[in-house]
Amino acid sequence: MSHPLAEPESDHLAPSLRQLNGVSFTKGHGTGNDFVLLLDSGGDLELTPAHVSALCDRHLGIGADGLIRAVPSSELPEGRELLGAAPEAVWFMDYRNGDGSIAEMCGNGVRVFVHFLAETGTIDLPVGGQVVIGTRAGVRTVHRTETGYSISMGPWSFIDPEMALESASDSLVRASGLPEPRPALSISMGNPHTVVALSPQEDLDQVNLHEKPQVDPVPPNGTNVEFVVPQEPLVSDGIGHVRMRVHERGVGETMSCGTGACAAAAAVRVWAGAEGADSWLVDVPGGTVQVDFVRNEDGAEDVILSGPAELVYSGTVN
Ligand SMILES: N[C@@H](CCC[C@H](N)C(=O)O)C(=O)O
Repeated sequence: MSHPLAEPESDHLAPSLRQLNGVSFTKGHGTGNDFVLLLDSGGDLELTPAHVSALCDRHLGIGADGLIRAVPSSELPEGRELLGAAPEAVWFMDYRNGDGSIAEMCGNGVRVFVHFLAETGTIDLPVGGQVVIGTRAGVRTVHRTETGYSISMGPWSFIDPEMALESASDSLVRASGLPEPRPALSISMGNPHTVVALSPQEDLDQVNLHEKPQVDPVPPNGTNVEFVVPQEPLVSDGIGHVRMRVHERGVGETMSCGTGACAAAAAVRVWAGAEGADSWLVDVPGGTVQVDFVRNEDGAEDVILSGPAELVYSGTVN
């Protein structure tokens, strides 16, 4: 008779993961925001939310903040919609949060996705080159640099422009560890963000992000919540500098959020008024990303996000 611990009687993850038996994956991260990457050249993988959360489970699966399926744009409706105007967007980033929900955009994910395509030889992308990819928030152009990748993220916008322009805040955020509710500003980077500023004297680590911050009113599609502390001086040699922690929609606290860093820099720039710079360094628990603002021909401000991307290991689901 075998020992009861050697052969577990129940394996509650088996039904969902068994369908992915034999699927190859790579694990990667951008400033600690980590992803399971799957290459689906034929568009054959049918991923349910249960598959995604099982793979992203840190105790029972591979473990990651989110999952990225690299799939030809021609293989999914959202991708086909983009191809008419941008036939060069051959590859599509199908991004899912760790809880299985779908998000429109992931800034760190774009860098890691493109690095994965380049390092697996799926695309040819030397340092200095650029590639156009499809995402649910539209087409994005990504440049490979000596140290990582720079993404043209498109323009940022206020989620509630009327409130934002009237009072530079549109909501209140309550978080465990913060003595009172704080005013906040909600910004879209394709996906929603709500940014809360703490004063330079406050300790960013006092905020307990094991609990989900409460936003009132919450933007229509939910939100990611960023807490920022201005560095002193806020702007030096034309470069702004903040520290940020984030609680992501569909994930929880992560070590970094690229779109969150863009939203945080945009909000601090609004609050800083004339003091605001066009280039920002955003320190997150997993490193630093750079955010630049460039005025486009429509008068809106495009955001460029730059940072590193790493692939850590590859394996097979079995
Ligand atoms: N970590 C990402 C954002 C991922 C999506 C987010 N959780 C959402 O639901 O909008 C980034 O680097 O931008």
